[in-house]
Order: sequence, then C-alpha cells, then structure tokens
Amino acid sequence: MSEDRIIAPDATREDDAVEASIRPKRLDEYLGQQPVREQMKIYIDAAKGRGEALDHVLIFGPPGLGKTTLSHVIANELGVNLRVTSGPVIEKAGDLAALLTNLQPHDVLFVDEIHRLSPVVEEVLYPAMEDFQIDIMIGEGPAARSIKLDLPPFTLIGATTRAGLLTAPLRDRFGIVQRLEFYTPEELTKIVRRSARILGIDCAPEGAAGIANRSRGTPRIANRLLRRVRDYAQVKADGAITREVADAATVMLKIDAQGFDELDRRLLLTIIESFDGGPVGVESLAAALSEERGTLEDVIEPYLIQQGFLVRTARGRMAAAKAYRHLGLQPRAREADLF
Ligand SMILES: Nc1ncnc2c1ncn2[C@@H]1O[C@H](COP(=O)(O)OP(=O)(O)OP(=O)(O)O)[C@@H](O)[C@H]1O
Ligand SMILES: [Mg+2]
Repeated sequence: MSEDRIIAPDATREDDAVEASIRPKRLDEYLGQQPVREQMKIYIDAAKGRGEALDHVLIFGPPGLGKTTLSHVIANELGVNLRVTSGPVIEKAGDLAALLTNLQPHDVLFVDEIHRLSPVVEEVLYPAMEDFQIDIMIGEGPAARSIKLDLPPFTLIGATTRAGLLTAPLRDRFGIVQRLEFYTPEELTKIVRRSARILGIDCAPEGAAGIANRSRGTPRIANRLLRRVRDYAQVKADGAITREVADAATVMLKIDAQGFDELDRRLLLTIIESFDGGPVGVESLAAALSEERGTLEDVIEPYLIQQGFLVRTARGRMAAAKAYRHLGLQPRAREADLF
C-alpha cells in the first residue's frame, strides 16, 4: 500500500506519530458510528462480490471524528491501494490528471478537504467520476488540443468538515454520502481503552470513562487526552490511570466536567456578556474572540450546538439556558422559557 503523508490542520506532529499504531485499520476496529459501519460493510461486500470499484464516497463531519481513518479502513477492506491528497494540494488540472492516470483498477483516491478544490480542477473531476474519463489539454496557444483519456474504474473518497461547503454538481456525483456524528461517552471509553491497550498504558475502566467524558465527542481529543493523563499519572501518581488521576489531570488541563476548554467557555461567555445572550452574527462573534470564522463554525460550534449549549438561529447565535447554568449564571427569563 502506498500513500502520501497528510497532515490535517488540527492534528499535531505528536498525533501523527502515534497515529500509525492506534488508527483502526479494519471495519470491526472502527468503533462507534454504527449506521455508517453497517452501511459501508454492505456496500463494500457488494462491490467486492460484483468485482467492481466501490461507488464514490463523501464523508463529512467535524475534525477528528474519523474521516481519514474511515477512508483507510475502506481501502483496506476493499484490498486496494489508497492514494492520499487534498483539495488545496491539487493546484492544476494536470496534477489531478497525473494522480488519476496512475491509479490501478479499483484503487481509492482520497481527497481530503475536497471543498477546497479549485473550480478548474473540479471540472476535470466530473467526467472522471462519472465516466472514468478525463479531457486534458496538450500544448499551448493555437497548437493546443484536447485529448480524451480513459481511466481505470476507481473510487473517489472525499472528506470535508461541512457538506454545505461543496458545490451541488460535485456533491451529486457521490453515490454514497456518510455523515459522522459525535461519539457517545461509552463509545469513546472503548476507543480510549483500545488505545491504552495498544500503547501499553495502565488505564482503569473508570479512568478511561473519565477521559472519554471530557473529549468533546471526538476520538482525536480522547487519544490526545489519554497521552496527557498518562504523563500526569507517571509523575504525580504510580503510573496507573484511575478515575481520580483522570479527574485531577483534566482539572490541570483546564478542561471542565462537560469537556469544554477555555475557548468553549470564552465563546459562551462572550455571547452572554458582550452580546447580551445573542443573537449575534458569526462574524461579530469571531471578531470578538479573535478567531477565524471557519474555526468557529467547523471546530468550536458543532459540539456546543449538539450538546444544546448554543443555538443557531436565522439572526445569529444565542446562548441557551444550559450555557448560563454551566457558567454559574442566571438565565434570563427569555432563555429559561425558550430553551
Ligand atoms: N471510529 C473510530 N474508532 C477508533 N478510533 C478512531 C475512530 N475514528 C477516529 N479514530 C481515531 O481518531 C484519530 C483522528 O481521526 P481522523 O484523523 O480520521 O479524523 P478526521 O475526521 O480525518 O479529522 P480531520 O478533519 O482533522 O482531518 C485517529 O488517529 C484515530 O486513531
Ligand atoms: Mg482527516
């Protein structure tokens, strides 16, 4: 299996280093996401049974939920090569053509951040996905001519943090669309225990649960927290991760019982204190927090919304009554009634 190295924006160097050992390789190691797993198993078995390439797959969901991992798992289960690239890396139509013409039949081409493909490159992708053909221009000026190339049947897997960022014609060309959801604490507990086992970390079930509860529903955060709590256990305790050690370590890391960090709390507090509870537009909120709008929308908000602390309305973001209570504040009558 050959693959190029990818570094996701939110994955640190250390994440990448341990990634290789703990990243699930088979579908039965891919924990949680039950509907996605069940469906993908059927589609994969069916494609293999017919001896065809799997239909193109679009995977979307917030950072760290397992989009890249799932694409590796799919290629492994299909028993084919995985070629990895990303939207911003493919600058010219020729770059994409080179990637596509080098594929073996039934290979998977994984395009991370597929919403960031340039329009010119996207145009080349349409016939490639639909008819396994590309039109490329040879030469320049009056001598330029277009030639049609046949491609081997392949599977494109596209990943994006939000499906809404994709153009409609691109989205329509994916036969399989999977949306990843935040993981439950039980699912994350299983993931933490599996990672601890692989990394040789002594972690009690309650310790794993303590870590899972504070991981914002996200496996990448759970695995990262596990390593930080291990450090704490090694220096401040006897190396074993118990519930007490997990609690004490996460307090040190300023992660609260909800799994919120300082930025989460600052966002809620800003809406409440600077914008009177909202509604406040995302641009104003991003400016007040000195954060990028994209970071707010992709990384911070989804979990706060899913947990019912933040509400997205037509007129902007509002803090829910839960947010006031969590911060030890009194909800106004309006929030108390509404949410
Ligand atoms: N279903 C799962 N079961 C077990 N571990 C998982 C699962 N999904 C993800 N992980 C772990 O979480 C880490 C992060 O997952 P991954 O890199 O696939 O996220 P991503 O959705 O591609 O994030 P990004 O949007 O930043 O690219 C992986 O290294 C993997 O170990
Ligand atoms: Mg990824």
